[in-house]
Amino acid sequence: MSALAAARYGKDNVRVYKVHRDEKSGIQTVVEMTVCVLLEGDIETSYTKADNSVIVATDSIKNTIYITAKQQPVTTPEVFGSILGSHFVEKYSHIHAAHVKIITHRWVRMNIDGKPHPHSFIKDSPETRNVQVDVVEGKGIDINSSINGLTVLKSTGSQFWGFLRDEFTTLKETWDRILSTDVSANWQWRRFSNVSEVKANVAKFDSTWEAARAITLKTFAEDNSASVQATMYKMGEQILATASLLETVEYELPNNHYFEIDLSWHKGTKNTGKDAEVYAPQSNPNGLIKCTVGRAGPKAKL
Ligand SMILES: O=c1[nH]c(=O)c2[nH]c(=O)[nH]c2[nH]1
Repeated sequence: MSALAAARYGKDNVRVYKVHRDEKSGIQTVVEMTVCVLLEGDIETSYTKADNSVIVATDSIKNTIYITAKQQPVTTPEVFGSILGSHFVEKYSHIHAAHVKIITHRWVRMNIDGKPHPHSFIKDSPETRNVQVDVVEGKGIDINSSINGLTVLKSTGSQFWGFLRDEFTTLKETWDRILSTDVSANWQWRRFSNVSEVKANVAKFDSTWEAARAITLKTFAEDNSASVQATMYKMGEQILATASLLETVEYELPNNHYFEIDLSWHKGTKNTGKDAEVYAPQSNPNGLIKCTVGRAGPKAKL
């Protein structure tokens, strides 16, 4: 005998673009998103009894995403995701949870001759602003906001020494190395009871994203890094300090290695240690360092 242990379904990779035209100033603002909506509820019979009557078609889910984008503001993604997710839970009595993921792509207004252009934008990096919004009937709205794909490099101001040495160790200690990573950072908000409460906090979503991005860049640049671990913890504790509604901040940082190349085989060319100038960037393997920073207290545990 088998049983359905868990199920959710919906539409993924729904690409949506929305423009706002300010008639007075002529300034247009654009948002491009990739949306995923997955539903849970009393849908078991659709799997076990071929009962399609409980299925809100994924095509209808896609249509609902477009209509909601037309009728509601799509910024902030936290608010839009909460409105969208709550719609499914409120509209269909047998749907008890909606999981909304929104990836917001980076369109930055162009500066032309030193002035912001009214309707032209540049995608200056693959970086995205993401949210995961989980609306659960009777419980509330859980929101996780994140930065992804923010690639950074510093050419000095990073060290790595004093690490455990044994018969498996070949890595040399260094007091000056290149540090590069692709930042994934996310922050978990304390549970909101409903959409109105999410809307009441709308300004915090943008300001916290801006603070998280600025803290990440400033700390990366200015910290004389002892390790990826020590630097990412400093980032996490500063972000937690900026917003009291945050429960945790999580970082996931690959350590993208740049290896020195010994060029002494060519006429004794010096290219290691203090003479190193030409390096070989590595695609793999890479270090992968993660941590979650929470507020100290009885709940904190490893
Ligand atoms: O910042 C670092 N953390 C590590 O855990 C580690 N391990 C390693 O080989 N290099 C580095 N660098």
